[in-house]
Amino acid sequence: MLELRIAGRDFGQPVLGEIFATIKRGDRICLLGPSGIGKTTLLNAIAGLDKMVPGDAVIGRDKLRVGYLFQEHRLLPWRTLNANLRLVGASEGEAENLLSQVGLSGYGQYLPDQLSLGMARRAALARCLAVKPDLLLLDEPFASLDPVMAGGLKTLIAGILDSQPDMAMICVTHDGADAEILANRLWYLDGRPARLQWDDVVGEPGLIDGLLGRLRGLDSAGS
Ligand SMILES: Nc1ncnc2c1ncn2[C@@H]1O[C@H](COP(=O)(O)OP(=O)(O)OP(=O)(O)O)[C@@H](O)[C@H]1O
Repeated sequence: MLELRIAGRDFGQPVLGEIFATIKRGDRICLLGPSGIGKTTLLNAIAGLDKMVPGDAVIGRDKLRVGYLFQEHRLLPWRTLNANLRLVGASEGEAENLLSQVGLSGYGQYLPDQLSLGMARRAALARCLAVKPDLLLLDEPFASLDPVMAGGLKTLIAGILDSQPDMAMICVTHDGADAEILANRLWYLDGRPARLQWDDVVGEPGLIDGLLGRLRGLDSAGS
């Protein structure tokens, strides 16, 4: 469905090196890597938000609908949640259903700033789903949430993925354990410039433990 042939990206100094990968329908990828290595830069390139990465570096994107959950909610603060969803094409009924799907039934008339961080992130997720995405990009969706909120959002996202088996997902996270719940594939980005050091399928018994063990080894080597 999508083929990455990214030649690289630098901001005065090299950040991303060559990134080659194929993303298929139903792929649920957790993207891990050290802080500041280029994970958001890679998501932006895949989403087509980085004009310095040529369009032909991401083959197939023009045929896909992409939903992108940024680190900040990026909802329009002067519009209600319903209006934010309507702006991306949801009907009145769809907006209500989407809010209910993310646990925000009855909050349609609220403004984004009247919500907690966790609620605003759920509202932003509803906006991603409103575009009926073929590819869902999640940039650290659980960051800054308390463990209960984070756990609830993880269960919610896992349920959405289960109900939409054809949708692909790439989720940036710092917590390898998220992959156990969400992923069937792991990417590990590292190096200067950064490349995909691993692109492993999750699913065989014990494989995820092995990958997480390797991660822990890398963490302690770096500390
Ligand atoms: N617009 C920009 N201008 C200059 N440098 C940038 C820009 N965007 C990113 N960078 C640099 O590129 C590098 C990678 O940033 P990026 O945000 O992609 O990392 P990350 O892996 O997502 O980090 P984190 O895990 O901390 O969120 C960093 O050194 C950052 O300073």
